[in-house]
Amino acid sequence: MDQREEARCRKILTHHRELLVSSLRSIQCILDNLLACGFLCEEDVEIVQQTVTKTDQVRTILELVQCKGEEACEYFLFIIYKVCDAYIDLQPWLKEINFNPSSDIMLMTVVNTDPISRYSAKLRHEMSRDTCFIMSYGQQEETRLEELYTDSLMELLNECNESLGFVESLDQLLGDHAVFNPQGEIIYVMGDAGVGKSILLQKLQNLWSKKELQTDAIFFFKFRCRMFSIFKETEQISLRELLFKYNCHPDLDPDNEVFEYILRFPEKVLFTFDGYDEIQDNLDLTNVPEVVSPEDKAHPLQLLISLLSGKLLKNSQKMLTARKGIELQSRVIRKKVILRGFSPTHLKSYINLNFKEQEHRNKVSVQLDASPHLCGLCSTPLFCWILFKSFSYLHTVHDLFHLPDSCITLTDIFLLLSEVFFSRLTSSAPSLLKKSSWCASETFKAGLASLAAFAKLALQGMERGSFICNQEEIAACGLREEDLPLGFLRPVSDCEANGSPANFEFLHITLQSFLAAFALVLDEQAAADSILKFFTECSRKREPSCLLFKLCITGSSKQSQEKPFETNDHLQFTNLFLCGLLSKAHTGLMEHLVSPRLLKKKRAVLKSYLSTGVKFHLRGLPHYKVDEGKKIHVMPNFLWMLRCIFETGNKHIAQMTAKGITASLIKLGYCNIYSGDCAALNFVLQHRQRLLGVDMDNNNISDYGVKQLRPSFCKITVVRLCVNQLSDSSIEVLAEELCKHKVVEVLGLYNNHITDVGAKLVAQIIEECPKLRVVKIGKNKITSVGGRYLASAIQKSSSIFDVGMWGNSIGDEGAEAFAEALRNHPKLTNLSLSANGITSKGGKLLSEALKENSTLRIFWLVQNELTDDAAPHFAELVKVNTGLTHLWLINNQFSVHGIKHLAEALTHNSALKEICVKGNQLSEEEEKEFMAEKRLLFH
Ligand SMILES: Nc1ncnc2c1ncn2[C@@H]1O[C@H](COP(=O)(O)OP(=O)(O)OP(=O)(O)O)[C@@H](O)[C@H]1O
Repeated sequence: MDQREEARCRKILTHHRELLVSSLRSIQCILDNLLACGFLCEEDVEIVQQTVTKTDQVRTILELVQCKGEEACEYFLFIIYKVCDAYIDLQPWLKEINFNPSSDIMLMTVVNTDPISRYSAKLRHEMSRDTCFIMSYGQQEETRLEELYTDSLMELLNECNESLGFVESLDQLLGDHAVFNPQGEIIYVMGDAGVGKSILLQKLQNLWSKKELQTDAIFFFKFRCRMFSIFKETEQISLRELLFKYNCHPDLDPDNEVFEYILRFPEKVLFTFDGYDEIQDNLDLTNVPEVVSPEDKAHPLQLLISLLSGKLLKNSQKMLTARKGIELQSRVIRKKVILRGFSPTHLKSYINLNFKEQEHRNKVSVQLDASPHLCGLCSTPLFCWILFKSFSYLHTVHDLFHLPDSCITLTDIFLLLSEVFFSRLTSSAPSLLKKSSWCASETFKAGLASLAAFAKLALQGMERGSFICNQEEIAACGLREEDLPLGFLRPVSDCEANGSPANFEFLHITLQSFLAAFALVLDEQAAADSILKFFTECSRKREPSCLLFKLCITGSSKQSQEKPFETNDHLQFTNLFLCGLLSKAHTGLMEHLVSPRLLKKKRAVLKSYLSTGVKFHLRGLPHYKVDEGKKIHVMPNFLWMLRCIFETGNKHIAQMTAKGITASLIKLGYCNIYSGDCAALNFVLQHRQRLLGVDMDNNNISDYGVKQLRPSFCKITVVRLCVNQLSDSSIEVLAEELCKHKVVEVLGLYNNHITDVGAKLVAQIIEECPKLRVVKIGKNKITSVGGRYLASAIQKSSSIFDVGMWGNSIGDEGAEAFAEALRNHPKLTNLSLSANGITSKGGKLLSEALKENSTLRIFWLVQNELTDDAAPHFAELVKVNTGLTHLWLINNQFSVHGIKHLAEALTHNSALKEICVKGNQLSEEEEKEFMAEKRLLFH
């Protein structure tokens, strides 16, 4: 403030009195500060407070400060300037009047007593308290989030689920990066069970609480979707209750300013909704009107849907997590993120965080390095956490420190977890138990009563479709007070479960699935075939039971009927664990817990069901005719079958499955296969006698998965592993195996992380595999060095006819090598060198060489840097080469002059069907010049 302008602030207050009277809120904060700095006295404050309306209160304050002089007026403005969140409406005005506090005023203190800021601070405080620990064993043991949180792979997707790259920092999640629908409000985070969706939200909440998250949100409300299922159908609450009761209440807010602020500035609010898939849509809300007014009361689920669909608090920021397979309408999604678990580097960091002693770190690393299967399982943080925590525990109690056998299954992992829980019952004197005669069955036998009770509770929850249980249900299952701290259950924090501290949930849904399977095995009363109840449920097509969901944000009901198996993962997991518990491998343990006769009977029921189910499933799949013969495209349910078969370890069923695939190509694309599944796939493929093509494109197989498939490559003719996070180490395995067996015909490696090192190995495969016809290695990280290896191998191959190199960076040097390969090649028919940074220099070499080629039909040079300099050479090629049928030159830099050359050349060649030149540098007018030449495509 320019001090020479005497009484400027006073004048401002007079001049803008009307604006201030109508806009000023949070009066108490103004009064508190004016009082604290001595500009007002107690009596002044009382006068203001006795004034009835808010506007009159402002008038009185203005009069008082103006009476007190210029400094008081300036301080009044300074309060508004400093507490900007509370006076957000007046910030543009302050800028407009060019308010700059003087150095004297700047020395004065302003205390933020505004309810909005206070509430924001309270939310931050409570969120910090609630999020600083990560769940751990039992209720006693907790680990600080900061000490264990490890980055994981988070891939950004577009509307069509194509990759937009990986998230580089957590701030990117909330920012504008990779937004494909600016009108959408939901940041949709997907991922498999245990991949870390909840922990990611917890991390974001924790960062926000410490003001370390880049966002302008001043309020953050977190919800777990499972809580919405515990309300009675008749329960009605208001939006205010939903926000404040299930997070925290604002203090000292007599005028309801906080809620008003939220309604006025929803963009300042950030919501996280965790586990959308956990909502059990068994409430019939179809006839209830949609909520749109924030004052209305409604069922909490309706409020949730209204929030998500933008009918309430439009423009608020929302992050929603769900297991994969839940389809939301694109119009509500702003951006999509898929969690892919730990990469090898992340896994290393996680090992270091978990094991403090170097000796232990080394031991674990060595054992993991020796078992790609274990690494595959450990790419899912939940499984990794269980394994690591179990080792640590077993080590302290039993002096054992080694990872379980290399062919460990998921059932083994959850048995291990349970064993650790139950060993608490017997390990009151751990030092005495530090012995090598450690026996799992003894531990389970000792804990059988509790196990049966937990299992019953878990099963009842599954049957009800509920992930939360109350004290009565717990007691009814026979659980005692002393069982609760074992670790299977944890209390649902007060605010989440309807204010009642009596509610509990299982440590993780997958643990509940495991225990439910245990209940099915332990049950001596029910008929043996009742173990199949969830198999039956999973194979039934789901009816759209909550239309409100479908209408508002979920994908169409037709879609959900077509994909009936995708939203009941928890039941599929129960089936999987059932297979594991009834497997031969676990007979020893289970016979201690169930009568051997009953166990045998149940095993027979399961075996018969799986054998028939697999046959039925495979027979029912539609077959298509493709170049490679007959093809089948399996449904995602097939993956669950593979997983179940692997858990049973039953070779007979594996053989039958392998034999039942009558097609020569099986398509497992987009099936959500992750590296941990590859052992299951390998288990079945190993039992196949005949050769088979396997299309595994667009999954999450990674290097660990490829390593597990190693024994199967001797039979695989079509190896399609596009978009699967493979690095050069996968290509090492492929080169070894494919060159050894020489049966490969198609190799698809598009969109992975292959560098020149991998390209050299692919070149070796091309040279050494005489049946290899197709190689797709586009969108990797191959430069001219790798390009030269590949070109030289292609030159030597007499079988290869289709090569895709799109989206690398081989440049002109690579183009030169490909030119050599093309010259007189005996077979090559289709070649793509699009998006490779090739200039006219490379273009000239390629077109020259192609004049001497008679096999190439389709040539792709889209999105390079070809200019008119290359045009005469391509024109010459067009005149001479009569084999070429399609030339793709889209998105280069040809002008009308270059195109003229091509058009003229076309008149000499009747064999060429089209040259596509869309996206070059011609105006619409110029394009019209070539209308007569129909084979020159501009659109
Ligand atoms: N980024 C991470 N860093 C460290 N540990 C993690 C991470 N992500 C997950 N975990 C571990 O895995 C466990 C399970 O993770 P989380 O509950 O977040 O999975 P989820 O994807 O929400 O599973 P679900 O869909 O089954 O609910 C966590 O309790 C934690 O121990």
